[in-house]
Amino acid sequence: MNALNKIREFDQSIWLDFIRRKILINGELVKRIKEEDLRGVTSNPAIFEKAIGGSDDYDTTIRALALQGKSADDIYAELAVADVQHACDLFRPLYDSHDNSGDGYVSLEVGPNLINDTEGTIEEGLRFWKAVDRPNVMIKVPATLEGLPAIRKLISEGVNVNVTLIFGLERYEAVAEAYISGLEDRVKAGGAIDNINSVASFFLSRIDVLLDPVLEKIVEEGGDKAKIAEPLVGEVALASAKKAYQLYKGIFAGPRWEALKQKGANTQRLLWASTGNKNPKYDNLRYVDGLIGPETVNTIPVETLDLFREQGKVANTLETNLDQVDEVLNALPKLGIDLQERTQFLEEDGGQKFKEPFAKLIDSIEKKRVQALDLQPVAADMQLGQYQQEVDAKIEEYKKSDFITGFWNKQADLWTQDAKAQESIRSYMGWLRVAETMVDEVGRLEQFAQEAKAEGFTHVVVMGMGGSTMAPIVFEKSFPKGENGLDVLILDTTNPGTVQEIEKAVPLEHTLFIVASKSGTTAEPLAFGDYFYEKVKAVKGDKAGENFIGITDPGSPFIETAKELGYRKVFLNFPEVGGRFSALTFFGLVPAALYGINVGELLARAVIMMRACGAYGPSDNNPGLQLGAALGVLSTQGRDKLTLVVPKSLSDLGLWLEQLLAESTGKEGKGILPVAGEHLGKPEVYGQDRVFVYVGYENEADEDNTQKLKTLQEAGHPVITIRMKDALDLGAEFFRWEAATAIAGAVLGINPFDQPNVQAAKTATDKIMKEVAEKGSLPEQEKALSEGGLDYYSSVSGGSAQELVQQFFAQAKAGDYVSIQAYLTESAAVNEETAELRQKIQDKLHVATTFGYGPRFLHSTGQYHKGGPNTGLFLQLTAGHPQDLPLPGRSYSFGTLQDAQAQGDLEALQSADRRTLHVHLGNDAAAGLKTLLAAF
Ligand SMILES: O=C(CO)[C@@H](O)[C@H](O)[C@H](O)[C@H](O)COP(=O)(O)O
Ligand SMILES: O=C[C@H](O)COP(=O)(O)O
Repeated sequence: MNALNKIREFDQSIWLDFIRRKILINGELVKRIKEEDLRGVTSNPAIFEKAIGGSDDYDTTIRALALQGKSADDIYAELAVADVQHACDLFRPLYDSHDNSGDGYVSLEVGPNLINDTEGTIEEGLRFWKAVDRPNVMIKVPATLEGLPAIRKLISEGVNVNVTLIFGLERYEAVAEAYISGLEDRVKAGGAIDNINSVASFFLSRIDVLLDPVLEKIVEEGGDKAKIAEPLVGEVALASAKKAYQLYKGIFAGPRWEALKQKGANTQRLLWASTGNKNPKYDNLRYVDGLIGPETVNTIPVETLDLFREQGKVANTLETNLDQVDEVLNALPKLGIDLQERTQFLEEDGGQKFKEPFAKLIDSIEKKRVQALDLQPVAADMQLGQYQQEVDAKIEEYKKSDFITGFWNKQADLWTQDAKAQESIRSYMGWLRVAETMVDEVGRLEQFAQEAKAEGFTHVVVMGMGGSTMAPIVFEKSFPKGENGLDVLILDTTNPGTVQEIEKAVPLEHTLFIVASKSGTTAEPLAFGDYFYEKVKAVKGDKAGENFIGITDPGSPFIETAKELGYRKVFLNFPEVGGRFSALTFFGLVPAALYGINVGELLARAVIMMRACGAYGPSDNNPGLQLGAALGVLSTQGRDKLTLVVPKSLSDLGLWLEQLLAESTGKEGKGILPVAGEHLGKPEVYGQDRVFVYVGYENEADEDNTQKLKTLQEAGHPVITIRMKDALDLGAEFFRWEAATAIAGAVLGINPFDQPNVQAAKTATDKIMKEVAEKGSLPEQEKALSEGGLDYYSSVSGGSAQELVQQFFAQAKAGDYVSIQAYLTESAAVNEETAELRQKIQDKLHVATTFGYGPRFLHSTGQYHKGGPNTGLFLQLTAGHPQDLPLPGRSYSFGTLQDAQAQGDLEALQSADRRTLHVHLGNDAAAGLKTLLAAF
């Protein structure tokens, strides 16, 4: 037990007189709370100057806020509020505990320029109170004459107040009076007072710093006065504090106070502030050791706190030598020292001591703000050839009609005239500004990641479908693991082979599992969660929940499940942000932070793009409008296959883009088909339905692709090139593509935020699973042919596998596409064989090919397959599950679920009159694929 733990026995609370984002994130504050019994935090403008002005911890946030058009003052307030909120949250368990003894508070001071402004103080106090929005924040108000009515008013409004800059006893009494009157006002108005807390911050070292030289001078001068002065040196502050404590005991007793106490009022405890010693002649712990007593707080700077932990002497000192207290205070007038006058000086000087660093801080923020405003996103190079004119005309039309203002105002008639669809559009446009909201969460996300690492987690498995996992897939593939990051794996398939691979790849005990589901009802993530919970339970028993977190929407039924299972945490996402638009929400950013990516910078880049896209007023070159208008117009002109070309380092970006584009636009027989993963060929292998988009890096030449794209452009194909500075620009790209997709949706006249045809496959699957539950097996399908260990199911027929396959593909005509849907264990061999098949199809038929693992693509391109134009030929591939896995609490296995999903989607495709061929490859998918390739 160290001195900090021991002091609790004396009912004194130690608070920390310091705050900085770093200590909130790196676990230092939590460690101090847990191990050193720290019970609160105080901040002031000088502390924030050191934290914000003296470090680059806040730079990305300053940039993001500057780009949002905020002033330096607003930026300061947002940074301070965010840190205070974060610290409040770290103290929340203490604050919520029954024996919190009035602790668990974090203080935020009103601006120093309001020191003599009653109304301004009230207004800012209420504003900060609302902005922090935590019951355990205290608003700090200076104890000036103008501050007193503000204190009374704020207390009467139910605000917790830390009264600061108290130097004298008379003023202390006035402060206590303001508090009590405030409580009485509140009682009169019928408000509750039991939840209000307040402290009176009495400043110590500054008293001695001012008076010691005066006393020492008298001592030097000699004579009678010197004799009086000598014992007073270094004693005035402690004597004042001890006297104040005696006054406190008197004030918070007697009938007036008792009446309030009956109603649950808390006393306004004295808080010792300015407790860092400034005089090298004194013991550095004098303002801590010397003032220990019940119902008091001491807020201590870091160095003094650390010293006290090691060397502090803990005893009740606050009420010792009380007879000397009056002697010291009464002796001062005899020396011609008017303490009240001196403390008035300290008050004014105290104001100045906060105004100066605050001005310096605002100045340094202002410089960073101005610099930020010059930032621009990377421009897309659009070579649209014959389509340029039409695209320009569309942009012009949108400019004239002020489309962008309507867009940012969620004006749903830009997309459709249907009232119901308009309502849905309005309620799913939260993505527009969600990056701004997430800027405030950065500190908390980083702290969470740090905590996970400190607790010994080494791996993370993100489990979910579609929009809930696409961004984490992209992050994991596009970034190296961060210095403090954990290994991240993603599970988004019911394939038992893949589930097993993931299980083998992670140490269960040290793995954090994330169940990510917006709705909280999607079958797959719930199954993954249950499966791995059982596994972890076998290792950790009742503590299994520690290894699980959830990300879901408020109101989702999963919240209750997570609570019951003791999940470590549930991040609540945003109901007004749809899955495929949620890359920059908790769905993308919790895994990103755990992987060690700089999420603050990612968001700052997103905000640069938002600004360019008109979020804060019109912009000349709007990247979202340019890309969206181009994609929309090109699609209406038959160039509806967006062929994505990326360097290897961005190989999975296509998965995210596929979902965004296909699910948003593929409906009502229209849409843009994203084609990812094809190798670039010569112009002659392509039809006239392509638009090529290259997304790569500025400093990565990628000569082969660049050369091929140039040839394609020369041959008349539209080519768009985006070269990012580095992977953090993905933050900006996510936003550019989201805006562009929504705008392309307006050009096409569809609702980009619904997915009406995804449900068809889900419903068919549910029906099949019902049959499985009743009959114990999947319904039989009618086979067209079996050959070489492969089973073929299709409406086309043939005497042999080769004939049947050829008949199927013979249906392809210009403008069609072939979609290969692999309900298989993801593997290099499957990737290679299917890539070869795609190449052959393209070479032979000159149609676009897409590829997706099932059930992943059901939550992505599946919408386009059934809702987009009827131009697809669907080759469904399934295989046996030699090592199937049972699912806890269910009568079926992972394998059966995956087969039912395949069958359900096939039925949905057939109901939409799509051309389908299902090939069951036997137990060895790679070998089966070779046989199929031969047949092709
Ligand atoms: O007022 C409170 C706590 O309520 C403190 O944060 C207070 O501002 C600080 O203790 C002092 O400003 C520190 O003063 P000093 O050590 O610079 O004299
Ligand atoms: O894209 C979304 C997927 O369909 C998964 O939905 P969910 O996040 O509600 O589980």
